[in-house]
Amino acid sequence: MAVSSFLLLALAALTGIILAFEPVLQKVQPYRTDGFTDLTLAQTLPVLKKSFSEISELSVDANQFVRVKGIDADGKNRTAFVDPQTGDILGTPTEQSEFFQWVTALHRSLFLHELGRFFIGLTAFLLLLITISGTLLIIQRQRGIKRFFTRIVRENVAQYYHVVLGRLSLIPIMLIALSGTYLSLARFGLVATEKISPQIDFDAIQSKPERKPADFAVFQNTRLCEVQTIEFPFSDDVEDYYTLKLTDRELAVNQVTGEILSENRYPTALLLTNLSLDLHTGRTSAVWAIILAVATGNILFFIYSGFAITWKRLANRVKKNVYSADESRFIILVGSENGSTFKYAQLIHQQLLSRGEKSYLTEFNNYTVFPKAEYLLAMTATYGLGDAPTNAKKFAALLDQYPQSQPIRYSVLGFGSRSYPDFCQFAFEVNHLLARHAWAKPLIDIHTVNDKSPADFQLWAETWSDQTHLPLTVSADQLNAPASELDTLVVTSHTQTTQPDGTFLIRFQTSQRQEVTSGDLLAIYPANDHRERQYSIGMVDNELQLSVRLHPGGLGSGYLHGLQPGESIKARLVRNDQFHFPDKAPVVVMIANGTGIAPFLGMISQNSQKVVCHLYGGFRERSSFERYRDFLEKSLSTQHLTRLQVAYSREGEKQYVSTLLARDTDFIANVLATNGVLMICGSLAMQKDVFDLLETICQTKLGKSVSIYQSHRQILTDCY
Ligand SMILES: Cc1cc2nc3c(=O)[nH]c(=O)nc-3n(C[C@H](O)[C@H](O)[C@H](O)COP(=O)(O)O)c2cc1C
Repeated sequence: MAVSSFLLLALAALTGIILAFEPVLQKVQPYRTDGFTDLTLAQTLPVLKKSFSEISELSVDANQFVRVKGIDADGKNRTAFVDPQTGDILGTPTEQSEFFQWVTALHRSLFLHELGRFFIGLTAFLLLLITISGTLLIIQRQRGIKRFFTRIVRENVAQYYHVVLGRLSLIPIMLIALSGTYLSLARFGLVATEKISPQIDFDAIQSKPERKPADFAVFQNTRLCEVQTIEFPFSDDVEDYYTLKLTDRELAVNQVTGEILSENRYPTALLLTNLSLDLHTGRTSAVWAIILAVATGNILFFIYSGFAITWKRLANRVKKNVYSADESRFIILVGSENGSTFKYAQLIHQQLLSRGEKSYLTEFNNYTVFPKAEYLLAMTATYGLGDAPTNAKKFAALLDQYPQSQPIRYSVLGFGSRSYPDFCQFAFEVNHLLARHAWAKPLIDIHTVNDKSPADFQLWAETWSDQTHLPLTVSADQLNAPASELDTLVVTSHTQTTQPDGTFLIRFQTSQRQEVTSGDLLAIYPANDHRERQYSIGMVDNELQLSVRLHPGGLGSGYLHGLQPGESIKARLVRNDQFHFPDKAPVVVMIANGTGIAPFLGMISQNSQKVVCHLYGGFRERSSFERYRDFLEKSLSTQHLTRLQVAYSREGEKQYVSTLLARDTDFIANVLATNGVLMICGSLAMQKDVFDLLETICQTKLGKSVSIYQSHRQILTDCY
């Protein structure tokens, strides 16, 4: 609609702004008299005799100027503005200025007569539809009519002001469009505006009792401000009468007796036409005319901002794929409303292609069977109440419809904004939907990108690339992000391990200026090349502590294991806001397996507020837990930790951490119901088990999906 009507709309808006100044300019002319609204015809008509020997017509215009046509005291025909209180002549009306005539003709008919009027009428109607659909979109965006005027999240200038100004000028624009449409309908005779002509019984006309006009009851009861025109009797014959065209009806009045000979109310359609003219032109009020001018100016802005938004939306859409869906090894699915997510997806897609990989990029709604796929990258924004963007709405159904026949390793990356309550909820939903299918194997934990943060995106790209061994260079330049520098860290202690599959703790000294907290990540470059390895950080005694399992031949773990106290390394501190200890939470439940305990050791150590903290830890054997026992028991005694539950998977009852949680389902449900927070760190396999259990708990005990708690930051994960 906007595309098809924008040229005419722009023209109508531009001319409309100019025309709005006409009533304003007219109103400053000195022809309006004080007390006008109280004057009756009985008061006004007699005094007019002073300046006019004969009057044929009196009219009151939209400015409330009284205009009289007749023969003046000098016997000349003239039309003049008069003072209705004194009868004095105030001035002579002038023609509408040529400029305004020209602009009016352009505004009404584009100088194309009826054809032009038709197009202008159509444009007004399209504007009406655009306004209605715009209103519905604002209601949807604001999540309900009640929140119509609540704060708007600022995405970008065009989008923000499109909504802000849209809300403010909604009513005037709606009235402009509605009245413009109505006036066109009236003009083309599509609404019945015909007046009924007076029916007068001339045989019954009385010439007695004779009264003076000032004594006519109808003149005494009619105020001048109700009058549009009065046609005076042509001669003194009793058959000639006054015709009073008032704002809502027409009267014929006996010129001798003052009796009402006929009275016809105007059809509603005609009243609406007059109202539409008042509203559309602002002719009755200078203030309204200025409001119309401002609102019409906003229409011009909406044309610009609407195009800016649409252009951005379309610019990043799917370009033609080089490889087909059938032959590609990498499948990138994009869920996007305004196009920005495509930019990020394209960045990855192009790199894969340039490395000679077969990559296929498409929208979620085009999900189908991908026979050669090994990796699935699902990148999606969230809209509305945590809903899917339009091009991903069919995904849930398609996922069931097209099961894949080979295992595919997937990674979900959510784009969203923490300014919305349901942060990245659709991405969490996608992650759960995928996890239900046996063919779908998680490659890395779900990641989120807040407000298109390059750092968040880089973090995901590095983690993904780490697991696939496919170097991705998501450089600062590509994302307009400042390049990050490497920090120097000095090893302070090292617990070592003798077993090849054992864990060890290593600590580093950080400098004062390095802002780091538990849950952040340390990226190291063991071979001094592009290969990066990331570890979860726990801050213990103001030192940065990592918990590492020594993998035989492991690049990162081998390198860290070989370090000695006093040695320094180059590394990068990566902020991981999504996995920080919550600022405000009545209870925090920490769930970890293996080295996933690392950030929790730091959080417990930093818990000087003594927030209620429960730790559920899963380890292979008792010996793997020994490393942490002293610290955790001490933390229990100082109330930095409230309760500790440990499961061993290869000893005793052979339990997993999910087994411990399954015993405490009421407790977990209660934590979530009372705004507590669950934090999960460790292997993706453990995360999957825990989420299966949490989904059941959330559905059966709380009646909600687990993704809602994830999006509300009540379930935080950092798994690998
Ligand atoms: C009207 C509107 C509603 C949004 N609702 C949410 C939301 O509920 N949760 C969220 O995390 N982000 C929300 N966002 C933020 C977008 O998901 C985020 O800006 C995303 O990066 C946009 O990607 P796109 O340009 O590809 O559509 C919303 C944005 C807009 C404009």
